[in-house]
Amino acid sequence: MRMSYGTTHVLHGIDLDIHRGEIFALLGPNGAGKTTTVEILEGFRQRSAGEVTVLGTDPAHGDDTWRARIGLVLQSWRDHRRWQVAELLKHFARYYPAPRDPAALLALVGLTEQAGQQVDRLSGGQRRRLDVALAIVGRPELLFLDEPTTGFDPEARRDFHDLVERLARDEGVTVLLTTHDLAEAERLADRIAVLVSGRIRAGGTPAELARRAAAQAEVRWTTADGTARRERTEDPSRLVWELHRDTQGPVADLEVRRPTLEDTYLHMVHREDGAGNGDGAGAGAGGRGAGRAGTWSREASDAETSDGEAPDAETSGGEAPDGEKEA
Ligand SMILES: Nc1ncnc2c1ncn2[C@@H]1O[C@H](COP(=O)(O)OP(=O)(O)OP(=O)(O)O)[C@@H](O)[C@H]1O
Repeated sequence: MRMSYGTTHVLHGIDLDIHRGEIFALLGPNGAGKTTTVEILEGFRQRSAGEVTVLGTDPAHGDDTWRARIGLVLQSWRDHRRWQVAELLKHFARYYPAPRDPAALLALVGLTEQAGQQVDRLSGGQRRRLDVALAIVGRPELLFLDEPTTGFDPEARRDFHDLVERLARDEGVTVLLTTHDLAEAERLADRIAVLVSGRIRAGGTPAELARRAAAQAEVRWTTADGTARRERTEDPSRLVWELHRDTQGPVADLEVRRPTLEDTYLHMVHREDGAGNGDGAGAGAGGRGAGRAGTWSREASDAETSDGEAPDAETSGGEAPDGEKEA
C-alpha cells in the first residue's frame, strides 16, 4: 500500500499481515505514517495505491455490517460533553446487534466510579479509558488503537495493558495499536512492525527483534601501545580468544557489549533523520528486518495490505536497503 498527500509520499509501499487474535504493534517515531496507515485500514482515508483487506473487505468499500465488526476510537463522542459516562455508553451500545453490558464494560475499563460523571469533567486518562470502552462496546473482532496510552500515568498504563491483553487472550479480539514507545510494543505485542519515514524497517516478534539486534556484539579493548579499539563481530568469544592469544596476557579494558533492541530501534530512527534512506552507509538492523518483515505469513489474516503489484522491494526483502554488517 502507498499513500501520498499531494506530491508528498508518506507511505512508500508498506506490506503488513495481521493475524486473527494477535496484538500487533505498529511502532515508529512522530510522523512515521502510523496514523495514516490506521486511518486507511479503518476506511477513513483513501490510499493512493495498493491492495488492502480488512476482515475480508476493502475498507474503502466497507458497509455498516463490516464497520460493526471493527472497534475504533471516534472523536465524535466528545461532542456529547454534558452527557454522563454511563448514559453515553448506553447510547452507543444501541448501534450494535450484541453490545456489551454497559455496567460490566465500565468495570472492565475501570470507570465504575465515574458512571454518573459528566464526560467533560473526566481527567485525560479517564477520557482515554472511555475511548476504549466506546471502541469495544459493540464486541469488535478487530480493535484499532492509535497511540492509546499517550498521557497515561504508569498505573493507568499498566491497567490499560492488562485490559488489551485480556481482550486479545480471553476474547480473541485482534488488536492493532500504534505507539512510539518501544517498551509498550515489547510488553504488549505478539508482533511488531517498525515504521520509519513511511517504510517498514523491521518486523517480527519482540524476541526475534531483540535476537536480531543482539546478533552482533561490540568488543572494546585497549592495545599494548594504549590505543582504544572497538570491533563488531558475530563471534565475540573468538575475537576475545584471539586477543588474549596475541596479547599473551590480560587484555586491557576489555568489554563485550551486545546492542539492545532499544539501541537498534533508536539507530533506525536516527539514521532516517540524518543519513536518509538506503544510502549504504547505515549501521542498523533495519535492512535485515525490512527483508524479513516481507516474509511474514499471509495465512489467516484479519488485515492485510500490499502493493498489489510485483512485491515491493522495500518491504519484501529483495532489496535490503543498506549494508549494516560492514559498519
Ligand atoms: N492531511 C494531511 N495532509 C498532508 N500531510 C499529512 C496529512 N496528514 C499527515 N500528513 C503527513 O504525513 C506524515 C505521516 O503522518 P502520520 O500522522 O501518519 O504520522 P504518525 O506516525 O501517526 O505520527 P505521530 O506519532 O506524530 O502521530 C507526516 O509527515 C505528516 O505531516
